Amino acid sequence: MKKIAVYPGSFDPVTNGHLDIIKRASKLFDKLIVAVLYNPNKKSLFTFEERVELLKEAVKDLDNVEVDSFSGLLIDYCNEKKVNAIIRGLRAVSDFEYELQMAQMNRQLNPEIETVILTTSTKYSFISSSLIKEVARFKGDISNLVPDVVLRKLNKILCGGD
Ligand SMILES: O=C(O)c1ccc2[nH]nc(Br)c2c1
Repeated sequence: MKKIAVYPGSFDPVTNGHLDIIKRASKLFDKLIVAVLYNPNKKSLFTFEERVELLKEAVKDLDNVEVDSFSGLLIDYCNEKKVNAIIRGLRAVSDFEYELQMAQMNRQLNPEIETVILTTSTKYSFISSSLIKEVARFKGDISNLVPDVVLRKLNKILCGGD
């Protein structure tokens, strides 16, 4: 029986921290679905379509990883895709309380689906999508913190560069 996990998020944009979790999870499961949350009410720098395309490019060399999207309750998406686990990343202790609350609620909604929390490499523990965007807005060097495809897109959006 193939074991399938889903790694949900807004990925606005995908960072090297996200990719660290994706690579770790892809070694633990037969298939990993990276699921982009579609939430038109949430203001984002990258469009939903851009976020999906950036992820597809970032994970293209990972054979058992696919990119999808969902809206509404994550657990409903999990039931529909028949996944066995939800993957979440932990960068620092500050992530723990929220992730624990979400894990307990998802267990309440479907006890058959486990939440698997993976810790990021310490070199990514300070990275968040919002901080990346903030630093990039002021032309700070984030080249080691995001996939090349994201760096190029950020330059294009923020500096009008090619
Ligand atoms: O980029 C973010 O906002 C964000 C949030 C929460 C997160 N947990 N693990 C990772 Br990697 C991570 C990234």
